[in-house]
Formats: sequence, C-alpha cells, structure tokens
Amino acid sequence: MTQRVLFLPGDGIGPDIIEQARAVLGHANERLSLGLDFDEALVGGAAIEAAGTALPDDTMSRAREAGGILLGAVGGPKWDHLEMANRPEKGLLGLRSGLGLFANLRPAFLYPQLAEASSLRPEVVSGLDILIVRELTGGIYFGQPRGVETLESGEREGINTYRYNESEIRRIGRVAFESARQRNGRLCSIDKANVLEVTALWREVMEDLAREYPDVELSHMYVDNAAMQLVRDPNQFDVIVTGNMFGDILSDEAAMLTGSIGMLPSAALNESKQGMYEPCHGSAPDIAGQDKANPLATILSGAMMLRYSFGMEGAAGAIEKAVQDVLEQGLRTPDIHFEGTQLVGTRAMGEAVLSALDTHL
Ligand SMILES: NC(=O)c1ccc[n+]([C@@H]2O[C@H](COP(=O)([O-])OP(=O)(O)OC[C@H]3O[C@@H](n4cnc5c(N)ncnc54)[C@H](O)[C@@H]3O)[C@@H](O)[C@H]2O)c1
Ligand SMILES: CC(C)[C@H](C(=O)O)[C@@H](O)C(=O)O
Ligand SMILES: [Mg+2]
Repeated sequence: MTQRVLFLPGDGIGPDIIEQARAVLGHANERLSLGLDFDEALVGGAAIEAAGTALPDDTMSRAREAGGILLGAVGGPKWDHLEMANRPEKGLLGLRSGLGLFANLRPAFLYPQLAEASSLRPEVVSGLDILIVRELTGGIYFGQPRGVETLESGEREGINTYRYNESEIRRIGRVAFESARQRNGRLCSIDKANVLEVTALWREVMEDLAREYPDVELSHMYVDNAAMQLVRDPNQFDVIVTGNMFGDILSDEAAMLTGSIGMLPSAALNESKQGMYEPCHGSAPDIAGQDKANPLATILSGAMMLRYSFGMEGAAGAIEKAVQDVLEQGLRTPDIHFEGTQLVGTRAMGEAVLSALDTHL
C-alpha cells in the first residue's frame, strides 16, 4: 500500500532542513521498499508570497490526503504580523486546528554524546528522557473573543481568552496517561491552578482521570515552579502534560537540556492518529540559507512520522540509530559544537546520517 508523505518546507531554515530529512526518508524508502510517495506544498511566508495566504486551499487539501506531514518551520519578520500568519485559521495554527491535531508529543531526550552541549552540568542532566504532552488546538491560542478593540476613552485594548472545556482536557489527559503507562508510570500535570480558573478545572479533570489509571502516579506542579525544576533537577520528570502556551514555553526550555533547540522533534496527532511532524524550533532567519542549521530535529521528526503514522518501527529506529552514530562520530553543527568535536554544516550532517543509515537497514 502506498503512503503519502507531504513535505511543507516553509520559511527560513525550513527548506534547508527539510531537504536533508527528505533525503534520509527517501533513502530508507528505497532501501526498505516502504511504499512512501512524496508530495510537497507551500505554507507560511512562502505561501503568502506565492498565493497571498499562509495556508492555501491547495495545501490544506493535500494535507488532508496525506498519511503524514513533515513541516520545516514557518514565519519571519516580514510575515509575523498576526493578520497574515498565526491566526487560528491561518498558517501553522490553521493546519493544526483544521486537521484536529490536538496531541503534541515533544520528547526531550539527551543523546549521551551531547551531555557537554547541554545547558546543565552533565551529572544533572545525564539520562534525561522526558516526554512533554502539549495540548495543541485549544487554550489561549484559540480562545474567543480575541482581537484589539478601541475603548470609549480612545485607548486600545488587546484581548485573548484562555479557555478549555472538560472534553478537551480529558482527551489530552488520556494521551498523557496512556503515554505514562507505556513509559515509567509517572505523570506531572503542569498548570497555574492557584490563579487561573481554567487550569483549576484542568487539575480537577486530571484528578478524575487518574482514577481510571491506578498504575500511573499523577502529580501536579505550578508552571512557574516547573520552569525552575526543569533546570534544577530535570530527571524528576517522566511525562509532563500541559496546555498549549505553557507547553510551547516549557518545550523550548527542555530543548536546551538536550543540547539545542535543533535537537527537539515533535509529533502532532489527531483522533485518527493522522499526524504532522515538525522540529520544535522556528525558521531561524538569522542562519537561514547559510548551511548552519541543525537538521537532526527534523530528521528525528521524520522518524516519529514513520513510527506513529505508518507503524514502521524498524525504519524509525534505524534513523534514530543513524543519528546516534553521527553524534558518536563527533560531527556537530554549530549549535551543538564543543571542543574536541568536528564542526559541520547542515548538508554534511544530513549526508552523514544518510550514510550511517545503511548500517542499520
Ligand atoms: N513551528 C514553527 O514553524 C515555528 C516555531 C517557532 C517559531 N517560529 C517562527 O520562527 C521565526 C523565528 O522565531 P524565533 O527567532 O523566536 O525562534 P527560532 O526557533 O526560529 O530561533 C531561535 C534561536 O534558535 C536558533 N535555532 C533555531 N533552530 C535552529 C536549528 N535547527 N539549528 C541551529 N539553531 C537553531 C536560531 O538561530 C535562533 O538563534 C518567527 O517567525 C516565529 O514565529 C515558527
Ligand atoms: C510559531 C508558533 C505558532 C508555534 C507555537 O507557538 O505553537 C511555535 O512556537 C511552536 O512551538 O511550534
Ligand atoms: Mg514554540
């Protein structure tokens, strides 16, 4: 059976890193006869330039047809104005909500070879393996009303609304409890229940769900403390579940524990496990087109796609082992480079993964 993969390179370093991930997936596809069929479409600033909108209908319909989507990154100073880009119905947010991709899995895993690149001391971060489960289609990103209004005084007021209903909380909670069950049985729900009603409800629903998962140990933590605990003693966490905005912020923080934002892959899944996969970082306009971006988060996102959307565990594992090999060889893009390792560019890193892959297929 043929499986359609849609590549959405997007903006900035997006095309640089997607080129490498596409080559790696293409190689695995050929060698293992995976039956993947590749498609590509425009999103973000590239789509605004070509079609006048960040999420053209053509892209959306091809996204609906794809079994898995691999996105590079979107955005840049020219397009970040809210009217153009990150509206609930446009660009990346439009893709996420249009496809119902509510469950965002962001694994922060420290490859032992990168301990010295971590922002934390090796002994504090050694063995790090955390899964952040972020709700992705609700919360303050999507709540209505929103906008900027002019008050009677003539002054303007910006409005966003933080809301979650019980079923939204329950369905992301289930994903998190199930993940914790398959891992080490520990789940920490992160909220601001001492201040925000919506997250007090979040906590109540998580407590309710915990009764169905007696084998999972549920704890709760306020988000400010969690931000601190992540850099004090990150190994206390196994699975974390949290809302859209807290998850966005905490996952960038967790990325630095693994060495770089360029190491953190992600999966965004809907109820039928259709998925969009992307590195957690952005379009990095400061290094775009300079052969400096780390392509590993994107390549690892490709591996997550093979695993979650297509059930191709063998091929996914082989890509992950190939990434481990190139790190073992000492190859490093600038973001994870340290003394005694070999500085390489985006292309050389991608090519090295591709060569290493052969030994695992
Ligand atoms: N999922 C996405 O597409 C996504 C995510 C975050 C930000 N953005 C967008 O990206 C643009 C830039 O945002 P930003 O600067 O806040 O965040 P960013 O993640 O693009 O960059 C932050 C810093 O991390 C570095 N960096 C990011 N990815 C890297 C990689 N793979 N290898 C090496 N270094 C890397 C950048 O060079 C920069 O110094 C904005 O338009 C923003 O809206 C998009
Ligand atoms: C670009 C932006 C809309 C996005 C988010 O906030 O979800 C990004 O930061 C991410 O982490 O994927
Ligand atoms: Mg983010």
